[in-house]
Amino acid sequence: MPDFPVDAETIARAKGDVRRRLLAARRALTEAERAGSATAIQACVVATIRAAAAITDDTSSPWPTGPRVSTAGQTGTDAHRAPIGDPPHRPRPLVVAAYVPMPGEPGGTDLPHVLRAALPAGSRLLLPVLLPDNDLDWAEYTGTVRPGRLGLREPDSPRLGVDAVAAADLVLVPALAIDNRGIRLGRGGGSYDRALARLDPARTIALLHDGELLPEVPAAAHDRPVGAVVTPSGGLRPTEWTK
Ligand SMILES: Nc1nc2c(c(=O)[nH]1)N(C=O)[C@@H](CNc1ccc(C(=O)N[C@@H](CCC(=O)O)C(=O)O)cc1)CN2
Ligand SMILES: Nc1ncnc2c1ncn2[C@@H]1O[C@H](COP(=O)(O)OP(=O)(O)OP(=O)(O)O)[C@@H](O)[C@H]1O
Repeated sequence: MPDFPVDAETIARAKGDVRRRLLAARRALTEAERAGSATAIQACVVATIRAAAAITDDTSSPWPTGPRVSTAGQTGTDAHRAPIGDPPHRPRPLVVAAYVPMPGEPGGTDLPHVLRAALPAGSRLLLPVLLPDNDLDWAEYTGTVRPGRLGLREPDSPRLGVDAVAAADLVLVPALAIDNRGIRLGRGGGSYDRALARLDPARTIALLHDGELLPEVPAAAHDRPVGAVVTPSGGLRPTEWTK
């Protein structure tokens, strides 16, 4: 952000200009470029989910072992009764919030399907439902989506409320661009401005095509940073905010 005051109207106009440029660049992507971007982003997101699910601590471990017994110093016939090593790895269930990419958006239109297949048993995948005031409600993805407003596809399962997203371990966020501070440029409805205000920024990851991570985007007072970005060529990278 410039270090002098800029009025809201000037910022909104500057956002509009950058938005138009980025949307035009997305429209110009070929089918092959879109598919290549989606494949790389999905691979990175799936790896990120697997890593998050593998992180357990003693209190949250679902493994029913009881106190660990040290084998050190054991002698004689009891030695073979010692624990047989670490329990097999069991990934922890996660709550992940994502979105249904529209054609040309990063992540590919089958992103929810791919995420659902990658999540450990017992996990939940939440998707946004656009409310009349452009705030976001959330509902669980159970395998189907139906057409919504503005060309969106949305889950048809019961609504969970605008605060349901706060329970998510990871939140994948759509964006037209992100800057080095993590400031996000969206489609202009203010939907994710409101959702991000309910979230721990460290759990938010924006998905971008190459070229959409910019040095700076116009920022207003209500803009909240995301914690990381995924791009096809750069993989997962934290934004400056989390470093
Ligand atoms: N995939 C996806 N879902 C999302 C968002 C998003 O950016 N991407 N949103 C992010 O906040 C919210 C929806 N906000 C939106 C705001 C504007 C347009 C829009 O202008 N769409 C068309 C016009 C379609 C029509 O009018 O029929 C366009 O791109 O031209 C779409 C979604 C919630 N869900
Ligand atoms: N917390 C909020 N409550 C209500 N309106 C908001 C809130 N935050 C932002 N807005 C309004 O939403 C409008 C669009 O904001 P902005 O241009 O930052 O959207 P965006 O982040 O690009 O859009 P989106 O999040 O839908 O992708 C602005 O007029 C802004 O005042």
